[in-house]
Amino acid sequence: MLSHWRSSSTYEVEGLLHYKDLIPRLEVALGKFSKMDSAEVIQPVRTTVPLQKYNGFLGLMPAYLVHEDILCTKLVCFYKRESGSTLPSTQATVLLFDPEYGNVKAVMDGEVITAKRTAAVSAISAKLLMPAKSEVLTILGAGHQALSHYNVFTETFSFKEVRVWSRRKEMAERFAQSTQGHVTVWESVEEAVNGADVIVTVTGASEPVLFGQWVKPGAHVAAVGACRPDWRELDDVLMRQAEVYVDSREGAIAESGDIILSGAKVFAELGEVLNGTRPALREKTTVFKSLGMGIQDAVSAKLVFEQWKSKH
Ligand SMILES: NC(=O)C1=CN([C@@H]2O[C@H](COP(=O)(O)OP(=O)(O)OC[C@H]3O[C@@H](n4cnc5c(N)ncnc54)[C@H](O)[C@@H]3O)[C@@H](O)[C@H]2O)C=CC1
Ligand SMILES: O=C(O)C1=NCCCC1
Repeated sequence: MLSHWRSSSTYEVEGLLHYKDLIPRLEVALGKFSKMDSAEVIQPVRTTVPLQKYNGFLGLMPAYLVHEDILCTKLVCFYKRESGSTLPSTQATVLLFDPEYGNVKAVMDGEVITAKRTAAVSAISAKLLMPAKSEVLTILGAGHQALSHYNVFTETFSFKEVRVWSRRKEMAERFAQSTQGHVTVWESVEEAVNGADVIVTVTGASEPVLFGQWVKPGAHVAAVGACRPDWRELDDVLMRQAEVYVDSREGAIAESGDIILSGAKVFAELGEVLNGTRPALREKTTVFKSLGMGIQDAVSAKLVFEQWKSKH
């Protein structure tokens, strides 16, 4: 279907996947997942193949949504890059199958899907959990996820102020210049998150960058990085003082260093909140720990395929 020439396919997927279509489908899929009914959704925890030599891993992320008949897998390589490296940290390909015959219907670039579906799920977490009157958004990190999060958060909500911090100030400045709206650049995480209502952590860190003592009580943190059992973005204080929400309990307990190493308890999956079986504790400090799920790629791939077919 899509060209294997990466830059061309990235561009093509970008034009076919829109947050307004994606968010409602992700909400339905997350709700179904949390019913834990294998007649509805089958999604094993991601298989990871460590690439220690290169400071990364290969992740295999299959999923089957039974009623929608979407069979999909993503293959993703993620690397921790040195500061100043120009190599990509994430490369991904998504395969969409015909579930009846087993043939591959589409091979798609997975970078845009990964960026957009991850940001869309963080926006769902914020919709459910951020303080009712949220004015200040802080983004920690200035890479691909930072940009997709900026785009969906400013498209979905009306923040009065958007701040960015990155470990290299020039990257934060470049990020601020690349956005449509006004973004202020901050020198330290402590200053950047001071008074923030919503904090998005999208760094490649493996040690904590965000500390609980800096976070305003009642704030919502969407924590997207640190996807290995020994990697951290948030410190123990924040993990223990916050109510912790996840995309998948099973995934979080297997993969999240922030949860495993802090000993924090998971309060709920987002899907449980969407289903009304667990409450959204909006008035408390909340952390949404995102690991990423195959079902999120599957609904995104289906949307891309539908859009592509409608044009060909
Ligand atoms: N939860 C999920 O579903 C997904 C999570 N991710 C995670 O999101 C994070 C960001 O991904 P991308 O934006 O694609 O990466 P990127 O490489 O485009 O950007 C990473 C950003 O983090 C900063 N950074 C790297 N190492 C750091 C450190 N030690 N301390 C502070 N900042 C550091 C970089 O300077 C850059 O601003 C990664 O940790 C990745 O594993 C990525 C895809 C999906
Ligand atoms: O869900 C994903 O896709 C990823 N999660 C963690 C980092 C690599 C990609």
